[in-house]
Amino acid sequence: MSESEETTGVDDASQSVDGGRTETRGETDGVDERDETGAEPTTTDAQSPSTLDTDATGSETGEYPLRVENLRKTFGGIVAVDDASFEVERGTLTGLIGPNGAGKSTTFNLITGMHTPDEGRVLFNGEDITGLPPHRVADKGLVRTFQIARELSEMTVLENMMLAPKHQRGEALWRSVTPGVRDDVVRQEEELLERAWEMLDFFEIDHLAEEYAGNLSGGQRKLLEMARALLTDPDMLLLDEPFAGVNPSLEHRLLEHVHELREQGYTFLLVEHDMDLIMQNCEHVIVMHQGKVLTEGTPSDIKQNEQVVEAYLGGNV
Ligand SMILES: Nc1ncnc2c1ncn2[C@@H]1O[C@H](COP(=O)(O)OP(=O)(O)OP(=O)(O)O)[C@@H](O)[C@H]1O
Repeated sequence: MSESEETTGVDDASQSVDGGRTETRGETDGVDERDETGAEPTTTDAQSPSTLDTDATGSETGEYPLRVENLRKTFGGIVAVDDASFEVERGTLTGLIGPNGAGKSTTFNLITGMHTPDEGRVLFNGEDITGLPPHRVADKGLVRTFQIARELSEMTVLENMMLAPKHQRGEALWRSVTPGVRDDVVRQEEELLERAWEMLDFFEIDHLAEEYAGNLSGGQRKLLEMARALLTDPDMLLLDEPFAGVNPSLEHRLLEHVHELREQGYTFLLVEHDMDLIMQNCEHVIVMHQGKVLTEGTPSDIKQNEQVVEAYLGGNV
């Protein structure tokens, strides 16, 4: 994936771990159409009875900040996501797994606004965010990590950090002649710089601050991507294969940071191909297959689920 669009988000925290919500979902059909990168909001009013919550204050939804309801996305004749529904519990590290082509990345893209669903909706902290463009989704505190774009490789690590929350009161105001506003902007920049150093320190890459991002190892880049995402002060992070190409010792460090952040109350949804990693680190696992949510539960539930084994072996489920 690419590009970076992140902003200040909501800071909220409360923990509750443990899953145990195991269920197998059935099939539904929807409209089969194309369309792709539309940025316009597509809000569907249909609500499934079990997830009627939507209190904009989030009071009814604190336990499950993210709810995905009956999402469907087609590309031409290909049904990438087919009536997918699930929830992510606050303060958990939840894994989204499935064989190649199961619809995981498309689901991520639907949640974060990179794609607009044909049907269904996405609720975050009780608010319907379906079809919002990525920067607006990030504004709500739901942030995904982005690979460092090629053009940013020629900037230093610290410069990359300073670019992260770009929707702050800033550019338009720079030209303002109002002294009070200018002071405000300068203060924001100082605070941002301080926080950038804190994050670099947290991820133990502060010694690389002046290094060009392009010179970092794969693992160091992943640390920088995570640090950048956190600089926007999100409520929940979506990680798409954060450990791909990372050597074992950096992977271990990155995982330690993720667990530490989870203990602080951050919520994570993680797509990862390494099954052992998912099973050892996630409290809850959602399995997709052929665009649908096949099942979900604790790692031990999932390990014992024959449908999951069959899906991975390419059998019929
Ligand atoms: N932009 C697109 N245009 C056409 N088809 C697409 C597009 N994006 C995804 N697909 C198709 O949708 C299906 C689901 O793809 P998706 O990438 O979401 O699966 P995935 O579970 O992330 O797979 P992988 O683990 O291999 O990355 C696949 O058949 C894929 O070829």
